[in-house]
Amino acid sequence: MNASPLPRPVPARVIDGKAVAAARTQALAQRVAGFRERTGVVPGLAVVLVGDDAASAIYVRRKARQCEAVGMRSVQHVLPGATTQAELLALVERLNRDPDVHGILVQLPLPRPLDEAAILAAVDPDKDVDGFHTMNAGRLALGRPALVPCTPLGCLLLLRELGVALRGKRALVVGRSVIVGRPMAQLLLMEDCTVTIAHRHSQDLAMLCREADILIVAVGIPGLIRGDWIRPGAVVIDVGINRVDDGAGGSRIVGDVAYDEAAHVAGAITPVPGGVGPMTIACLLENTLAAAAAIEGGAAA
Ligand SMILES: Nc1nc2c(c(=O)[nH]1)N[C@@H](CN(C=O)c1ccc(C(=O)N[C@@H](CCC(=O)O)C(=O)O)cc1)CN2
Repeated sequence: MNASPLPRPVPARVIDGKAVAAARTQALAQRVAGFRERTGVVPGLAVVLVGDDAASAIYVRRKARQCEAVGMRSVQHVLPGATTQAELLALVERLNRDPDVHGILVQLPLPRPLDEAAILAAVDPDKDVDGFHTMNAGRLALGRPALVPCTPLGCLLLLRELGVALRGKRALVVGRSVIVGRPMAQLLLMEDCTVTIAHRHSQDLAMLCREADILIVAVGIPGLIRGDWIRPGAVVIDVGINRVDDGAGGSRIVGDVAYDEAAHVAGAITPVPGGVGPMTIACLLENTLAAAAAIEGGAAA
């Protein structure tokens, strides 16, 4: 008698962040047009880049291009790596006072010895479209309306797009950065998830991962999360963007999750590239319209 074949693992649904971001950006262009018509105001985003980090320069150019594509004004300030703290603070103060600027973004990382925290603290919280100012972080922690950091906001929008019910689910956020991990945990808490935050000192990380219905990973360690750490059917959101050797003299970008392994176990998974990354810029543009609406008094809808 022939034994019936074992069921083959069902491949995970691949969450196409590029497509979701493109659709949201298209819809945003219409919202911007409506806002301009109602208020006569063109939302403006100022992006500050210090130094010559190649990846940062690419992201800044993309931000400016997409900003203009949706009908918003974009101003770029590209400063030399030797810019002093006082010079950078003076620029931020000037942008804070500029009535044509509704959103200010200082591209990170800043070159040494600039004091990142002091620069971010100088940005007017109402124009803080990155959501990194203490005021916005505090509002988010209290569950109050805030400008929310773009990458975790993008992750949440991808979860919503999937249609997964979040209430009561066990969510594990691996990484406790101010930019991703902490705000991500706050957002999931607001969705009524049971949230755990793990970090480099966490013991039994594999076991924590196996308990999670929703797994968000943002640690910057290529392939850290293995397939057998993932609960079958879990939703996996990979925030990592790591450039690694491709074995043929070049490089390629991979996430923090061992994708090929995880894709056989997870219920849904974001690829890298093409998952969370594109959502970051889409959310930045949405935050800029929201900031303009709050400052100018018009609805952003
Ligand atoms: N002030 C800020 N600085 C930085 C932020 C931020 O949100 N605010 N995030 C990152 C960089 N970043 C945007 O600034 C960003 C990173 C990656 C992507 C992206 O689309 N990545 C692609 C893959 C990489 C590529 O194609 O080059 C993807 O994942 O598909 C967008 C924005 C640090 N600094």
